[in-house]
Amino acid sequence: MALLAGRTVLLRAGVRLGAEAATRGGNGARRFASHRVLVEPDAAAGIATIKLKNPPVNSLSLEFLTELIICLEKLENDKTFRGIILTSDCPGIFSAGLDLREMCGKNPAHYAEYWRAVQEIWLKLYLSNMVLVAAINGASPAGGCLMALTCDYRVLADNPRYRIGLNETLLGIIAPFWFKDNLVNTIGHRAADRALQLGLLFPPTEALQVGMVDQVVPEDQIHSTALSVMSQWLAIPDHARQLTKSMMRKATADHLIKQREADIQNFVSFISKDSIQKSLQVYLEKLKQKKH
Ligand SMILES: CC/C=C\CC/C=C/CC(=O)SCCNC(=O)CCNC(=O)[C@H](O)C(C)(C)COP(=O)(O)OP(=O)(O)OC[C@H]1O[C@@H](n2cnc3c(N)ncnc32)[C@H](O)[C@@H]1OP(=O)(O)O
Repeated sequence: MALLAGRTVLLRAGVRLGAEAATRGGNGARRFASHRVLVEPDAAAGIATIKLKNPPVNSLSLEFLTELIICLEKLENDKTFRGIILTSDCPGIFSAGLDLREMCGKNPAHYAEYWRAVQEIWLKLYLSNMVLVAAINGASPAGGCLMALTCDYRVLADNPRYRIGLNETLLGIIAPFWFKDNLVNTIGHRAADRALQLGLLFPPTEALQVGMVDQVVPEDQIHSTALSVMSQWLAIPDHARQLTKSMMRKATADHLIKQREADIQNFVSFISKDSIQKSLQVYLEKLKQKKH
């Protein structure tokens, strides 16, 4: 995949991205943004804040994932940056998780392409050499929770509506083994067993208790807290922290890397089942009707 600044690029995945915009931020650093991924760089501090902007709920569509993957590749290859703060530009929502419309009524080739992108974003985030701090400023179910779980530290805004968890079973679907591995590594086996089977979405106090997040802070302090956590982590020499991170995470990532194709095939055959399609459609319909 190649990114040509200021031009429209056609990606291997067949997704056409719009021109990349570049402006100067307040500190003179170059601010760049794709349609849905805003990047606010602080070059002096070596930190980039990524703001997810795919309204209304930051659902992870194929195009959105592709933009995010490109953005992460760019930052990873830019020696200016040592840390990323991952947050949302959509009020009250961190991310609604995978875009259900990508998993409903499409063909097997589409499901395979979509799932490869989901795997890719997880691997990119989970194995990033940079320090990743999630500033979770909204609801964070399923794939939204997974993105937060890839980070090195999670700060959640204190609002009872901002629930976080892997709720796949509530949709009649199953969290893949690598979602499970990431959760087990974060909250331990017993808590993950219960959370996954029941599809628990934890409000802030419970999320903190179970270890799903590291800190809960008033909403107006979320960014300043993320910045202060970041400066603690960046005080550690990069090579020592990176090798330690790799030591802690490699086996979990390799578990997926070694069976990526089988995992894609498994997803495609599971999601293509009539019964699963029906469950997802009913769930989407319920979401839509909630307002009326
Ligand atoms: C073998 C492995 C097999 C399978 C593994 C597959 C793994 C999947 C992991 C996932 O991530 S599945 C996605 C799970 N996500 C959810 O369950 C979240 C569903 N959404 C919500 O609970 C709520 O929308 C919210 C709490 C995030 C936000 O609530 P609110 O602010 O009240 O917004 P609305 O509910 O009114 O939603 C606005 C709009 O957005 C649509 N929408 C919401 N979530 C999704 C989504 N994940 N994908 C696509 N679209 C979504 C919703 O239908 C509304 O659409 P309208 O057209 O009615 O405006």
